[in-house]
Amino acid sequence: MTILSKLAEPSQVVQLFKKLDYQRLLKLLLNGKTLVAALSTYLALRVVIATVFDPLKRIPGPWWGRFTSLPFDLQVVRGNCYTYLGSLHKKYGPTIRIGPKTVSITTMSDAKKLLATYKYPKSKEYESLNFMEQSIFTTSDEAYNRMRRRQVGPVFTFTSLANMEDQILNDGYLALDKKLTQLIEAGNGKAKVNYYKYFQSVTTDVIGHMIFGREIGAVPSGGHPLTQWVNDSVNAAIQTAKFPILKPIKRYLGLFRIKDYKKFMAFRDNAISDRYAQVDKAGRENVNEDILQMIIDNKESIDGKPITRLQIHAELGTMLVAGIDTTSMTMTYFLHVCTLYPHIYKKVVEEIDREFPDRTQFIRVNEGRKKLHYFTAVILEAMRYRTVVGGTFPRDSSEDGFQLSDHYIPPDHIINIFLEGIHYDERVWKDPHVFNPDRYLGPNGEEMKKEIIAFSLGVRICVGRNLAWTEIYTVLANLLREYEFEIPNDCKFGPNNIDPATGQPRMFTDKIYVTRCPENPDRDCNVVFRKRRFAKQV
Ligand code: HEM
Repeated sequence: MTILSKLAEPSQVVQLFKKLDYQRLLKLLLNGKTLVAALSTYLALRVVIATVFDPLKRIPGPWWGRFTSLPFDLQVVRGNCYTYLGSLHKKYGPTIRIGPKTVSITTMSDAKKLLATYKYPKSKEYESLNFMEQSIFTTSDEAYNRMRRRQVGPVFTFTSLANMEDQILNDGYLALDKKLTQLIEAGNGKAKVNYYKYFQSVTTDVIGHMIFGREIGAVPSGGHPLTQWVNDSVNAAIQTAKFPILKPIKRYLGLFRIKDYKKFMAFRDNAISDRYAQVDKAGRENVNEDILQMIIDNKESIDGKPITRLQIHAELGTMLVAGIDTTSMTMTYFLHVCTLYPHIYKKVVEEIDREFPDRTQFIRVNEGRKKLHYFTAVILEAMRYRTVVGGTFPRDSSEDGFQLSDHYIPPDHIINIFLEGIHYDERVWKDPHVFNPDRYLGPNGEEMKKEIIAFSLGVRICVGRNLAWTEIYTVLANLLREYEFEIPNDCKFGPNNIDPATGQPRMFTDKIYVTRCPENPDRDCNVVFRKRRFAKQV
């Protein structure tokens, strides 16, 4: 009471502070005993909270999960989150705790419920992937996402893609065919090619042309910096999302090449300016119906205002991120498994030759989907075996909380959907570590296909999945019909390099940020291509 009454007078407060012996106070605070006592009290309190009041206390997981998510975050930043999470789930089960307010799940029925509606939105973590503004992919806002899906969705229907299939064939398979022919001629009948890089170029050219309405030319030139700019921007975003403190210094840590980012911005900016100029000059009706134009037209808006330039940037950046490495990595794993399992490679080629013997006609997506059952099974199994989009898919448990099949998650917690864990769940998949396309061809085949969620599910399912399938069929099926390939002699990974833990050939090592990528692409992703010889040329 006396102190309070003294403090009521401001001049006396000043006096009081003047009288304080700061040196003594500091000494006292820094005194080893005081520090230890404070730390112990803090830890004791955390332990009490974690054991008594913690709503996630019954969920199994590593001990640190009750206090911090740092060990997991560090693995994410190192690109190891899939391997690490896989080992944690193996040890602790299908629902595990990996942070004070975060769990990770591998049960398909739970994932389906979470993904089915907008009730459990994408967590705020997605915002770290914003290209300055939210986009169709990063937004957690239902109205915004619905609007953008309505806007770009029509481009990605199979009907619309059928009208663009010639362009996709030209930018994809035909460009690759031309390049490979040149390389093989220069190499006297064979060419050592980095397939990872060429598939990246193919998908850069296809999506680039669809977005910007003009050719990018990555395949003919043996690459385009756009691919690298996209990768660098995304990897830096993931790293600084986990450790925002790094944001201001990320470029000094080598996480981020600011020059590349500026070039990526300038590339999009020029494309947008060129388009506005083109519309002014030629009139809207004389301009392409490509993705850029659909976004610019933006016939609806949630705030009643025209779309801003930054919003256009955000959508273009997102489309490039979503459309390049996802599909190219799927193709990369397909080709990789063909090199590891020669009997599977042989069967795929036999099916293509049998179903499409007329080599004057290109294999197109609709016919491919109908006729190439084994090929499709190999692609699906590759998607299961190496899930290309990652890390995990964090969803908010909503203000009502979420009932998992084994635990209740209270409101405002994060539920990470671990896609690859779902694809390796032993309750669903027999011998998940065995690469076995036949799973999709037997009596349960159709059911097993539904267990693959490489494109996610529900309201936020991949918008570009039909485009991905179009590229996969037209590029890979035509490629395997015309060319044969084998691994070079110095290749580290082949049919005879067996992993004793699984009894299967070892796959090349990879990293995962937003998408997966080979750890040593220059060393591990080469094959020698040759033109196939046919007894009777058609
Ligand atoms: C094999 C190739 C592909 C795979 C495996 C794949 C996978 C996925 C997955 C798993 C998601 C959900 C991500 C999440 O919820 O965090 C997604 C979303 C998305 N994908 Fe794909 N994708 C592929 C190709 C493409 C292509 C070619 C495009 C074209 C631009 C594309 C555009 C998108 C977009 C815009 C979203 C966000 C949808 C939304 O949030 O409403 N994807 N994709």
